[in-house]
Amino acid sequence: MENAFDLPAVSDPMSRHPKIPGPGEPIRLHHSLCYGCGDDAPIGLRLKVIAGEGFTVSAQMVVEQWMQGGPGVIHGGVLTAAFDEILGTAPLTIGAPVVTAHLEVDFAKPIPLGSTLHLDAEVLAKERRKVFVRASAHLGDPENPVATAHSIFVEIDLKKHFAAYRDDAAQSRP
Ligand SMILES: CCCCC/C=C\C/C=C\C/C=C\C/C=C\CCCC(=O)SCCNC(=O)CCNC(=O)[C@H](O)C(C)(C)COP(=O)(O)OP(=O)(O)OC[C@H]1O[C@@H](n2cnc3c(N)ncnc32)[C@H](O)[C@@H]1OP(=O)(O)O
Repeated sequence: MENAFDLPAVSDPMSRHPKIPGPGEPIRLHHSLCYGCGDDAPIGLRLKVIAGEGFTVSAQMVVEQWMQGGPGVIHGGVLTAAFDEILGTAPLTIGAPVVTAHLEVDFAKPIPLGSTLHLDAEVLAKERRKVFVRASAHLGDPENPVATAHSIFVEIDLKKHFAAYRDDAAQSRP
């Protein structure tokens, strides 16, 4: 298993998928019970990911009290989950359904409760099934990121990958 974000020198050709919504339009949920984006998830971030230009997407998230780690600031795992969601959605701009294989997060500054976190992600390259995606988070000033993330997602056959688990999707609902 590889474990580093190592951008390929040359990317496979990438083009914007014709069915991806236009810039400013929301990207459809991939699963209504998803912790990251699902409207029906009992607990979750409920991120609404918006398509941008090219291979970019964005989202905003208000940091609520239940997302707390250290007193008064976001939990690192919650921020990582938000990154995972937006990073994992970006490959849809090139038509690639993916799962997370590798995710690195750099936490630059504390993120206070009550802040509005602006998340931006961009597909940088594709190599065979691997999709290389970068993201950053800021609190209103894009030149002043509070965290960044680099990730490798791997393209999957959706039906095959989840075939063994799909029937359990709603079983753990309270
Ligand atoms: C559970 C949430 C599911 C969400 C996704 C649902 C639907 C997706 C549809 C649309 C997406 C839309 C929105 C998505 C939004 C959020 C996304 C959240 C995503 C998650 O939260 S998802 C949960 C966590 N995630 C997993 O549950 C994955 C567990 N894992 C595996 O299922 C396998 O491990 C897999 C499939 C990754 C690979 O397995 P495999 O057998 O198919 O392929 P193989 O091993 O041959 O790797 C092929 C090439 O990837 C390279 N490679 C592999 N692993 C690497 C690593 N760690 N680092 C660097 N490179 C790596 C190899 O080196 C080779 O590279 P090369 O071509 O160079 O040889």
